[in-house]
Amino acid sequence: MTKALLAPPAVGAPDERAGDEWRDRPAAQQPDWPDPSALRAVVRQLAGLPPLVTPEECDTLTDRLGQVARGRAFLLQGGDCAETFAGTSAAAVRRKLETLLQMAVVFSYAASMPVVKVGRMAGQFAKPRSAPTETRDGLTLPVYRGDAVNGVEFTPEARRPDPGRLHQAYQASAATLALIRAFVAGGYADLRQVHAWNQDFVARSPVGQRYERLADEIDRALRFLDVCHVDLSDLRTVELFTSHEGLLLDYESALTRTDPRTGGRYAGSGHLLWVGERTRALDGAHVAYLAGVRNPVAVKLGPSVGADEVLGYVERLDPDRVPGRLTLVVRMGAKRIRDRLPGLVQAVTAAGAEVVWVSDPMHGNTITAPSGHKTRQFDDILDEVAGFFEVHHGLGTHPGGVHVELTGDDVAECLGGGSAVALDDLGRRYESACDPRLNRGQSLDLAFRAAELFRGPRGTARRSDPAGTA
Ligand SMILES: O=C[C@H](O)[C@H](O)COP(=O)(O)O
Ligand SMILES: C=C(OP(=O)(O)O)C(=O)O
Ligand SMILES: [Mn+2]
Repeated sequence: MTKALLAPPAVGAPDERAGDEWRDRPAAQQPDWPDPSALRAVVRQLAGLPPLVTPEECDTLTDRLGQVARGRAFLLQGGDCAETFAGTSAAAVRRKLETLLQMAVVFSYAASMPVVKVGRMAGQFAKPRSAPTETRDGLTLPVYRGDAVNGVEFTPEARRPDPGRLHQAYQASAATLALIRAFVAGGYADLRQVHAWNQDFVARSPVGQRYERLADEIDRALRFLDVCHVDLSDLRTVELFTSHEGLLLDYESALTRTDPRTGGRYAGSGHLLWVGERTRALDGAHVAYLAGVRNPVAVKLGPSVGADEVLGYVERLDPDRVPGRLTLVVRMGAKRIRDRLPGLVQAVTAAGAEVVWVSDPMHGNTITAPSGHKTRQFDDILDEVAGFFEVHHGLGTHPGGVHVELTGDDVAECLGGGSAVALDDLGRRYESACDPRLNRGQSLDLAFRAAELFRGPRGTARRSDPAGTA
């Protein structure tokens, strides 16, 4: 993990005056807190606590993403749709990390590029929803908005928004981040170890034969380095950054701090924050909040977005054209990606912005199973990634990465994949508090299949270099 992340977070001074422009704008998807004075008390408490990440770490991530924007690195962003307080166990965090690291090795080898690893972790506790309420058997209650707001159980008590949960979200984020820092710094992420896990996956997978070639190539590369006595000790630690949707603006602004080095303001709740499909109004509060912090930021782009609107995000969030400051996360759906994406990429390229383009192949491909479970077909997910790569390869731009909802556990939430999760399996292990995640096997299936697609039929990585400097 990150040498950067190893530094203990500096305690920046809370700054309650600056950066409040968002307060004058409409903020979508905010909870209806029943007791505003309780909310104010929690916000005051949070404002006095240390930030979870440092400005230096956030700047490091911007640099890394700058490499992605310039076609020299690949971004892997993944984790739960909704983290839960109960899921903050050492074992669950470790399995998620293992999965991300295993995927990263595959992408890194296939793309011949460093992989920037960003977890949807240590802060992904709030959810935007399609409807404000949910009705079951004639009873209507507020919808679940993430553990930072209310409980997932369908009772009036659990569903009542409780600002005390914001403090719990801070604590759960701090605990998760401490686990991440410990795991990645402790030699646990040794490249040879991660590769051994991948070999184990290939050996056990019903479709493992398909992945043997790539796994064998990685094996040979590692053996070669070994016989050449290349010192692999530098590969015992990795960098891993955190990210979440910057949804609850009272929480985010309570943890925003001024960097004593530069006077710049940084979100202290995670390294990268994004605005979602439901909160990306250009003149809304969420975009205004992101515009006021120096962290790397991202915007989710759904099928209704137009090129002018995307240029609006570029102007508003990356006026200084800093490579890596802005990531555009495309989630169009497999059926639409090939039609919708080219015009957006061309417009942004023409505007001279060096953004990171990332495919979220999950959110445009959600369907409802006959059992009522939200689910996604593995083949649709892979097809959206394939379309994303095709569009970029066709335009000579860099398909910068993938953003996926996943878990390290053997859940049955998405359909298909190598071990073929079927509709009947959804009742067996559906544990997500919100959207369906790829399980560990499906995540690795996606990594191997997408990596093959990335490097194309000739088996060699296609490197685009929009900056023309490689
Ligand atoms: O990622 C989350 C979901 O897509 C989002 O919360 C909307 O879910 P919903 O349609 O079930 O409300
Ligand atoms: C809600 C999410 O995505 P989107 O805003 O793209 O729908 C999410 O990432 O969980
Ligand atoms: Mn989701």
